Amino acid sequence: MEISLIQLSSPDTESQAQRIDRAESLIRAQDGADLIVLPELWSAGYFHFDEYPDLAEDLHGPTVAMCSAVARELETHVHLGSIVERTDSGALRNTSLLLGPDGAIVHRYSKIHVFGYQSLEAELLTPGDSLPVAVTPFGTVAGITCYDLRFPGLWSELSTRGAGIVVVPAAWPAARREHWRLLTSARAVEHQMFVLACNAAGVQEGVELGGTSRVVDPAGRLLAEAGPQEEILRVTIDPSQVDTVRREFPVITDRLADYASLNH
Ligand SMILES: O=C(O)CCC(=O)C(=O)O
Repeated sequence: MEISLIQLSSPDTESQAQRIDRAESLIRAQDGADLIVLPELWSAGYFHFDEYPDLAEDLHGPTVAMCSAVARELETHVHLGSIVERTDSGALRNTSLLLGPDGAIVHRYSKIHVFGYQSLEAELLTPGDSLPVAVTPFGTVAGITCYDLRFPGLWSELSTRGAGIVVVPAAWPAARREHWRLLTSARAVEHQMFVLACNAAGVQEGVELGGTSRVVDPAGRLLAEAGPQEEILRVTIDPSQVDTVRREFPVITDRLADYASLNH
């Protein structure tokens, strides 16, 4: 299968409407890809905290509507990264969505580990409380978001729930780029999964984003890595490799269900 990661920037001078138009052209240009992935909160801009209340949208808002229409037009899957979602109760969440070729939502996940280090996300957004996986034509897929990369227990649970491809939209700063490289590779090796990690690029509110989007296979091989600027990675992957690698080297089946119950 062909995948495209669109490592987008969200400059302070660009409006949300302008950015949605620009992203639409970039997504359309990926015609022929089976899965197109965008970064975390690209449409609002992750570091534009003051604008979250104004730019929040429901599941019919402008970002979702555009991505859903293009998924339908290209008859492909689009993982739209994430949006600032305004839920029915009025709470704001960092919600990622995978849209299918009919434009409908096939996976919805709200970021569980909202980020509070040099970030107002943890103050402004309500954490999610569910961890779904979705069955797709290319296997069982999950999406988790940015800071979630740091929590191996979350990933163990995803592999227990059958995920073989994990999409990671992010707005990961350049200051911790080496953690990003290390963790995206480590999670792929530990859980024998494809990790499709699509980061933001550029500068927002003075913070330099890391770019360096990465595709790592279930054997831990780096299939592609972007540079620091806006860039599109187009990569071919073979989803059947998940089962092959897990059969050949059965680390997941050797994992104990509960380490906390071991004697001290
Ligand atoms: O964990 C990190 O270093 C970055 C996390 C982050 O930027 C985020 O979750 O948005």
